[in-house]
Order: sequence, then structure tokens, then C-alpha cells
Amino acid sequence: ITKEQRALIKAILDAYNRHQIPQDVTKKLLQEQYSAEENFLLLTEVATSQVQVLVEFTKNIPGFLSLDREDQIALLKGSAVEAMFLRSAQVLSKKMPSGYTEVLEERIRKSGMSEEFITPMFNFYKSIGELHMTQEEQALLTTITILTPDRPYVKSHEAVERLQETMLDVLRKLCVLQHPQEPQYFARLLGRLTELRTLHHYHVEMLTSWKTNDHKFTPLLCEIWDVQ
Ligand SMILES: CC1(C)[C@H]2CC[C@]1(C)[C@H](OC(=O)c1ccc(O)cc1)C2
Repeated sequence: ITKEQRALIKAILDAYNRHQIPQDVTKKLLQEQYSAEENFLLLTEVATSQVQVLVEFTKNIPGFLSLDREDQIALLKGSAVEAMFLRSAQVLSKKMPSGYTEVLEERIRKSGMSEEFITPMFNFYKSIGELHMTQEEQALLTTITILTPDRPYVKSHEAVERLQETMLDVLRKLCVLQHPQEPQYFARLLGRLTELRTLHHYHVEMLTSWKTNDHKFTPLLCEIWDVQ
């Protein structure tokens, strides 16, 4: 790993750790009572704050702000749900001290979401947990997800691809260094990105089913996922 690559890892890790869901949101998760309505409202807060955190994190990805402005928006809209599932998987797979994991899991299960989404979602969380990713790997994998060139409406495909390749190169080297006994570890990480795309598809249906049951989203969530 070159000096530049080490600096890149540090910049991304600092940004990833600096932008976390605010305490007041996580505290609410532990306090509010359990009803499908209350759970949905809390998940709305969690999702909204995760999008805000994602936007701040993305601005700190070296090179992101030098991309075409419209492409920046296209990448954010295209990757928001995958980045959100990735970040919540990392939270849920860690056994949080305050029982936060169980509470969030319980609220997700009882929020009016249909069973057909719950199963794949928790299978994904389990498969992420089994990888025991380091912080750097989590931050880099999220960055790689955001810098996916083939999102809808991305114009300068090559510019995004070049940026993503830089990150893939760093992650590959990091995996070799941090998991020497597992030569296929890097490939397993990338395999999770494929699983994320399936969740992305389920998520669209999840939103639609909430919408048809007259659930209200926040303006930010409507904007990022083009929900009217
Ligand atoms: C953990 C998750 C990634 C999983 C369950 C909650 C999440 C934060 C996300 O919720 C929403 O997308 C969502 C969208 C709109 C809304 O009003 C509420 C939640 C899906």
C-alpha cells in the first residue's frame, strides 16, 4: 500500500466515523413504545438521518466533489438505499452494548413491512456479520457502492469508474494484508455488493407497500427515492 493509498484510507475512515446517526435518534429507538405506527415513524427518522449522514460522508470521498454536479446527485440517489443497508448491517451485526441491535431489529420486524422483505434483509445482515469486516473495509465498501458507474442518469461513466477502481485497488490490497489466511476474502466482499442490488429491488416494493398503506415519508426520503 502506497503512502497516497494510506492517506486515502485515513480520509475515508475519518469521514465514515465522523458522520454517524445522532444520539437522539438512537436513544428514541430505545425509549418509544412498540406499535407498528410508532415503529414506522422511528424507522422514518432512522432512514432520514441515514440519508443525511450519507450525503455528508459522500462529500468527503476524495475526488467525489470534482465529479460533474449532476452525476454527484445521480450517484447519491442510485446508491442511497444500498449504502443504508450496508451501514445498518454493520450496526446490526455488531452486538451493541445497550441492546440497541435487538430493539432496531424488533422495530424493523414490526413496522408494517411484509415478511417477503424481512427475510432477505436479515439474511443480508447475517452474511455481513459473518465477514467480521474491519472499519476500513466497511468504509471502503460503502465508498465503492456509492461510486458505482452504472447508476441511472450518470453521464461521465469513465470518471466515476476511474474513481471506483482507485478504491477497489486499495480495498483489494487491504484485504490481502488484513485477511492473509483468506485469499478469497476480497471476492466475498464484492459478492455482498451483488446481494445489495437484490435488496435495492426489494426496497422499491417495500416503499410502494408502505405508500399504499398510506404511510407518510419525509421530503428528503421522497426526493432521494423519487416518491411522489
Ligand atoms: C434498516 C433500514 C435500512 C431498513 C429498515 C429501516 C431502514 C433504515 C430502511 O428504512 C427505509 O428505507 C424507510 C423508508 C421510508 C420510511 O418512511 C421509513 C423507512 C430499510
